[in-house]
Amino acid sequence: MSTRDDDTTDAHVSTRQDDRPLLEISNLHTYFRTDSEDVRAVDGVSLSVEPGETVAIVGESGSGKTVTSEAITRLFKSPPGYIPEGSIRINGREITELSDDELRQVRGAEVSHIFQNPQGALNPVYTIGWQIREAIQLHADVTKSEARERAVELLTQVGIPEASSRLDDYPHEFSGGMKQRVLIAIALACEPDLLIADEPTTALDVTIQAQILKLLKELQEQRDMGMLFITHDLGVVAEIADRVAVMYAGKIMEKGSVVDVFETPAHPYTRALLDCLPGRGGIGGIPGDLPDPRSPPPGCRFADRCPHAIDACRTDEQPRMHQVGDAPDHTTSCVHFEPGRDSSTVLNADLEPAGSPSPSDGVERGDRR
Ligand SMILES: Nc1ncnc2c1ncn2[C@@H]1O[C@H](COP(=O)(O)OP(=O)(O)OP(=O)(O)O)[C@@H](O)[C@H]1O
Ligand code: NI
Repeated sequence: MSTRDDDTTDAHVSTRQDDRPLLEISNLHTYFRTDSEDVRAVDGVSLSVEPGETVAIVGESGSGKTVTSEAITRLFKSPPGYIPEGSIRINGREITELSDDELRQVRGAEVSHIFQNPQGALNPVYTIGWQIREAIQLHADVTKSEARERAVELLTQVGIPEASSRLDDYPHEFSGGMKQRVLIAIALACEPDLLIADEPTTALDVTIQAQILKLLKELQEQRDMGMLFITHDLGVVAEIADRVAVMYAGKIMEKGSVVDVFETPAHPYTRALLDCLPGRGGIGGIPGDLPDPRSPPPGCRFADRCPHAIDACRTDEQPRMHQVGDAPDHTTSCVHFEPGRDSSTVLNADLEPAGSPSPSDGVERGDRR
């Protein structure tokens, strides 16, 4: 690890290496011990996030999205959870080898999380102001009144009206959407390089969801922050992300820019997910269930639910990531995209005709960076 000439006691500053992705996950495995076989929640995931970029992980319930995001700062309960293999680098520094103390520093200074349920994440017995000040003072050596001032600033930035008069209010005095804004303020208190958001709008009603997404996008652009955004909703992906990783049963099935993946969905699993979007004719989700994460089948994990499965899909390992078309960063783990095979079998198969790729049609506006 190289250090720069600035304050080396501050991991936040000293570990930044500009030629490295902000977050680089390689071949990450995260398993949970049980009485029988381990649950292979994450089974060989690689992805990266650059500064200022939003990467979404999308997939059905149980596909391993949350465990992937929790593995980054080791938030999962351990035991039973453990990382048998893989590497996670933040600003170029390997963090799977850090002690709990060192990780706590990473969690406060470089990486923040926000979660689905704002209800449970705030402490009901302390005021909002107290909770934000705590977060600020944990990472910066400031006086109480400076922290208070900063708390008002943060609350204003996340769109809480008359912020200074709300500091002494308790969480129950805030609506769900306002609580999520407070939690975003707390997450931003340490000026993270990377914000990990796990279904942050799922518990909120639709109008509030849209407001929070817009807010996150604005804050991220202002701060050039990287964001890893977990969702099961492709409409939300279109709205917020630059790149997307489609995850199924602990593996990544397809990765690419949001535009490429929505315009040329390659993996039959991605195509099935897209078919489930409102307005695309799909009803009630993809038929069938995820494989047992304790004993996944050989070959492609989606084969049993895949309309295009052939014998080659059921041998050995999950297929390697193959390039889709000309886009170098668009890849899929599907045998039909192996050199020498005919990917048009999949690409030309009927997707339900639809006017727009998503209800929120963010992709078509061409405002991706
Ligand atoms: N503590 C645990 N012990 C055992 N298995 C676990 C544990 N936590 C998660 N799992 C399993 O890991 C797999 C992945 O779970 P994960 O929560 O990451 O899915 P997800 O994609 O986030 O789903 P959702 O959309 O429902 O949030 C699931 O099979 C889940 O049951
Ligand atoms: Ni989850």
